[in-house]
Amino acid sequence: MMSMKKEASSLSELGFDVNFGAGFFRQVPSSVCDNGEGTQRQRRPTKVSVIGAGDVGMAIAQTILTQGLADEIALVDADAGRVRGEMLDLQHAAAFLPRVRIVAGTDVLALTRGSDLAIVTLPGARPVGHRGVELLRKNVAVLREVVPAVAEGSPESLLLVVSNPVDVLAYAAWKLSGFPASRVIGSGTNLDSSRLRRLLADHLGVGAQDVHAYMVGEHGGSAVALWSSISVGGMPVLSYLQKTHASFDGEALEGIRRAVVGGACEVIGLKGYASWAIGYSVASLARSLLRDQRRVHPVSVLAKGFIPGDDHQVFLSLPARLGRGGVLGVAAELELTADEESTLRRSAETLWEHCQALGI
Ligand SMILES: NC(=O)c1ccc[n+]([C@@H]2O[C@H](COP(=O)([O-])OP(=O)(O)OC[C@H]3O[C@@H](n4cnc5c(N)ncnc54)[C@H](O)[C@@H]3O)[C@@H](O)[C@H]2O)c1
Repeated sequence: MMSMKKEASSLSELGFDVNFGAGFFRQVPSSVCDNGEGTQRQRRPTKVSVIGAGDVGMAIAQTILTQGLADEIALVDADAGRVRGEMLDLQHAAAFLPRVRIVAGTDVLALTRGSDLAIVTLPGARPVGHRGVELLRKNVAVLREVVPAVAEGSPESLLLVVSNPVDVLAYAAWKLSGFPASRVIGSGTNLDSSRLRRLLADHLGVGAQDVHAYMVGEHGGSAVALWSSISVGGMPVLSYLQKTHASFDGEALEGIRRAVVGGACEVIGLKGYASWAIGYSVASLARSLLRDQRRVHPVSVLAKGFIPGDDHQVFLSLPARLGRGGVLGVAAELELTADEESTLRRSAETLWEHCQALGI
């Protein structure tokens, strides 16, 4: 393999003393902030760590960076060369971006220490066929390498899991971190819901931000659309569509649902991976959490007992209120048809079996 020449990424690496830079401006006493010793009180910087700097991790990092949601971004990846390359590539755009400190490397504990939000974008594989549990255990083995280290260095952090299968891995991250469930979130169906909102928005000729629509349940093929609660401008959408389209029946709704849950596969089939939409989706979660927006997002949360008669402790997506403390509340009542309720119960049972098989 060709060895790569490592260039300096800062003037201190070129041998210039960092302290000399501090004298470039004369200090100005401040009536508000000066504590009498010449130093000024400062807002604590917001730190976001992205663990797994692949296609998804980098799309998330760059969206958070451009939206000015963090003062420091730590990129962690097992591939030291690649993650340094990603760091330099973003650092070189400094003149066009908000001021953000970007660090990168392989040491999870050292790099993520003091995070406000740690985002897990490690590779994962969905359980398929008889190798299902074996694949899940492999995914969890990767989490074991990073989650305890994040919890040690950032005991107050929020933990946001994006890796698939996201519901099982959010559960595993909750167990491995020892964090309260309110501080562990899976990205869940936040992106699926955006796909549904876009389809309806295009059809109704409105902006997708004005379509209130939620996909809930397990992220993937069995996610459920909450049809009866979809609205635009306070108007119910389902009854309008049924009135105006002769063929707007259950089959048509299932066709839309399938288009939504199959959306990611099509993107991956065409370009090899999915990145931009999940980047924006996770940045929207980061904004709600770090800026205490208390917005309602369908995300994977601890959903014990939300289906009547169902006491399984699993993570699956429900509309949840997100703020600086993490999950501040979960929708208490959903309007579900009997079919939707039984789909959710089946998902909860499968997820519970998978979580139990992990032995954590
Ligand atoms: N929840 C969603 O809606 C959604 C959407 C898209 C992708 N995803 C998931 O996001 C994850 C990442 O996808 P991707 O396309 O970026 O994958 P990728 O393979 O491009 O990136 C994964 C990165 O993780 C690094 N890595 C592997 N093991 C590591 C370890 N032990 N420590 C540190 N780094 C390690 C790899 O070097 C790689 O750079 C996958 O699990 C994927 O399924 C989820």
